[in-house]
Amino acid sequence: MEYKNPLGVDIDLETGVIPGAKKLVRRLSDLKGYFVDEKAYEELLKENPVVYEVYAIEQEEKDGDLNFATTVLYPGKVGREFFFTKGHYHSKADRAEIYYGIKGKGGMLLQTPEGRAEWIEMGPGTVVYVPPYWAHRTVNTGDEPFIFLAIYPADAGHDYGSIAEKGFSKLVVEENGEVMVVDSPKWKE
Ligand SMILES: O=C(CO)[C@@H](O)[C@H](O)[C@H](O)COP(=O)(O)O
Ligand SMILES: [Fe+2]
Repeated sequence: MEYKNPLGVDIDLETGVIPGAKKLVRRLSDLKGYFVDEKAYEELLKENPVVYEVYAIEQEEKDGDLNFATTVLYPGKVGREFFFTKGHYHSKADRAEIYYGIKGKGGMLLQTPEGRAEWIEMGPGTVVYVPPYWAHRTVNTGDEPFIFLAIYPADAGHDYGSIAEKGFSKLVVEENGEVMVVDSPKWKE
């Protein structure tokens, strides 16, 4: 039997960086078609800000193993919509996931394939259980980076297709200085 080596790493709790992790950067241009206000999107695209970064330690896609990753989701808005991650189902749709809030303020939008949505607020110390079959997207509703850890099966994979096409049934927006979860005009069954 070949055994893998155990590993311990210290997440920088201020920046979210995991030493030795693979870094992925998502800019606004990677999120074309995701925000409802297309005019506001085109305007902000001139700056093309970084929306989020992911630091991942991933294993081979094998049943039984685990990956983990931090996400640093920057504050900002496109029109009234707060910055968010793309959001996805897992390619193996029955794979669950755990998120743990590290820094900043935000939340998770979850959705079943039928469009039943849930919003869970997150801050430092919040644990969110993402059950099998639920799409999930995080949203930064604060004014500093929202940083969290995700732990997920190594064979879960990411299925971005249906969210890229239809989005979530709810949007997280600012209305009169308040965070509101409202129906998405783009959602169709
Ligand atoms: O849920 C997971 C892994 O299953 C997170 O590590 C996200 O991958 C990350 O927060 C970026 O979000 P997406 O761009 O992948 O939706
Ligand atoms: Fe996930």
